[in-house]
Amino acid sequence: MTSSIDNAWTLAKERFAQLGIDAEAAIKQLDTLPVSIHCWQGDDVAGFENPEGGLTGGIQATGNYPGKARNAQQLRADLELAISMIPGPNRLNLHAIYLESDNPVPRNEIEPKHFTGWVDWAKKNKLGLDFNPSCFSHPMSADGFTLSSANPEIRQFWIEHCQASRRVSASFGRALGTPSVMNIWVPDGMKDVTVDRLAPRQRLMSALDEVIAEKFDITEHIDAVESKLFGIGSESYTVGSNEFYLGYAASRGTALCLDAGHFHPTEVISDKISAAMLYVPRLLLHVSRPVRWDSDHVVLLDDETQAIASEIVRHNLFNRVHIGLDFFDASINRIAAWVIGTRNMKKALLKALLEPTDLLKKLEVEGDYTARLALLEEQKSLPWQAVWDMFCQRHDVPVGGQWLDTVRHYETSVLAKR
Ligand SMILES: C[C@H](O)[C@H](O)[C@@H](O)C(=O)CO
Ligand SMILES: [Mn+2]
Repeated sequence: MTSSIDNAWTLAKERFAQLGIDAEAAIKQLDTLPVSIHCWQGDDVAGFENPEGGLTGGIQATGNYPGKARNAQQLRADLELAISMIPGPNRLNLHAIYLESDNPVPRNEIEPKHFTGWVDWAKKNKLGLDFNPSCFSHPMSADGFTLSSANPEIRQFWIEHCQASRRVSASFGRALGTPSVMNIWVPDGMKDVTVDRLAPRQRLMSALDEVIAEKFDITEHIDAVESKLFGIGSESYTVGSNEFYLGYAASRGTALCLDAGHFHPTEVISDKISAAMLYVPRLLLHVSRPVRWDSDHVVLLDDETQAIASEIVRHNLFNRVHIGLDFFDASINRIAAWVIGTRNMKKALLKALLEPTDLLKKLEVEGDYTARLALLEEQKSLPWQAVWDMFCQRHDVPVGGQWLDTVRHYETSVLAKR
């Protein structure tokens, strides 16, 4: 007996075919696009190094929803549940503070052995791993500077942490057969009027050069650098600004990380993709949702998420853009946050894959902007959701909002007892 999902899929396929779009091919393509799910949504960026310590570095998770993960077992269990409700390929993005060790490990001495629990789990769950040095929430970052610090001891400590992190990252790539993208973000900046804006940038540049000096094969490890406009406590000046890192990535051949919350509120990263791609080999995206500031709200299926996905698809950037998520909302169920945000990213990619891009580009070149706008608007109400449901069904994950019942059950049976 055919279900309503099968029936809707058949009709949707026909409808898209009338526009010259192969819905089956769109699903196949979506199956090649992993989204890197960030571990830190699960515990408000606390990590296991010093979970009771405060979150510093000018970022903040607000809210106090019960049941956050307090150890690696809990975080992995929560992630497994989330992933069971997200169709298609995924990766996991880890921060260094999520290491596992019976004894305290100084950040500049982290090793692959501190992450074997994650690698084994990733293998079991068929996930690639990505990585991040954690240059915040630490006494050595207390004065607001890390790699750009004027204090050579502090600078050296963070250089060593980032170097050690690259070895961990490369070990992930070797173990899992897929390169780990390692993103360097440092919170360095000043609260108030800054007199010498150059010297910290010079120090950051040479510190990064020391960090990336050791060579790793691109099949194991990819370096990325993440810019930011401002943070809490660094409102006037961030050392690692967009111009700084665009120049750094272009001149050193690293990936450039564009975080949707790291620009002026009216700036969008979707418009930066095609510009930056001309100069850097790869991009890492931190898809997020800034609400008035870099608030890291859960990703919606909104215009900007759609525009980001459309840029990747329209320009065939599948092999040069790594899609990661970066939000942390502690005011709602954390597992639901992962599921909502990741499904939305994938829905946006699917919608982009179902677009008659060639036709739209032709209309644009011909100057028929009326037809371009008409078609762009009409396609918003094409039955993409029936294609999404089929994608979910094939991956044996809930279609529609039924997944929330599973989260609610887990909330009472597991999270409430933590
Ligand atoms: C925890 C993350 O690495 C962090 O959010 C960073 O990527 C960032 O965006 C800081 O604002
Ligand atoms: Mn980010």
